[in-house]
Amino acid sequence: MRAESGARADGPGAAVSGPVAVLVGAPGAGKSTVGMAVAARLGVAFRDTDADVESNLGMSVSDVFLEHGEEYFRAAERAAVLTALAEHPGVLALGGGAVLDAGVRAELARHWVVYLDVTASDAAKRVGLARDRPLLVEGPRTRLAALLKARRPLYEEVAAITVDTAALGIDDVVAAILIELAGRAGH
Ligand SMILES: Nc1ncnc2c1ncn2[C@@H]1O[C@H](COP(=O)(O)OP(=O)(O)O)[C@@H](O)[C@H]1O
Ligand SMILES: O=C(O)C1=C[C@@H](OP(=O)(O)O)[C@@H](O)[C@H](O)C1
Ligand SMILES: [Mg+2]
Repeated sequence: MRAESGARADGPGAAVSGPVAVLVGAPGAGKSTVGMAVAARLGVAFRDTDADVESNLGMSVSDVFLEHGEEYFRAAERAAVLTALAEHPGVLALGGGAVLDAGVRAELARHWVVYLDVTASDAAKRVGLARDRPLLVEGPRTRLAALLKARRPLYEEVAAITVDTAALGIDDVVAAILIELAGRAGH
């Protein structure tokens, strides 16, 4: 695990309201699974912006890509992320591509962002056939390698805390995040 200062020197916790922690990282990094577990351990609510987009549009993420295309999905995702950052007090998991939006990245500078780092190879194993991840159906390994190359600088830009998930199981990742979140109270 590696903890590092994020986009702001005074600590993202300067945001007076909003999520306890916001999870970013590539598909398969564990944002949804780990986020839910961290929220349960902290006794706070969990929210996932993919689920918000699905309920806002009344269809699965996969179907949004199929019926309307990626650009439409990104606009819906951006709106869902900005809403959740403003109003959700618990743990928030973003979709892996949310950081592609400069406005989202700027807003994330005010929050406690946890970046779950993952290799393309581990991510490919975790997402399997990726039927519910439309960007990956062409071939998860190739696609994940390309996504990670393009996005790693963006995840690092917004992160206050980075957890390398390579050698960690889900419980270990949850424990690492809880230690970092507890440590921030002293800053
Ligand atoms: N650290 C980990 N080690 C092994 N498997 C993991 C780990 N984190 C998540 N997983 C598994 O990987 C899959 C994808 O996790 P998910 O939370 O959906 O990722 P994301 O939301 O980042 O795309 C799930 O089956 C989950 O149980
Ligand atoms: O990385 C991406 O561009 C995407 C990641 C997915 O979420 P997860 O990262 O939770 O899999 C989902 O938002 C959509 O399929 C697009
Ligand atoms: Mg997810």
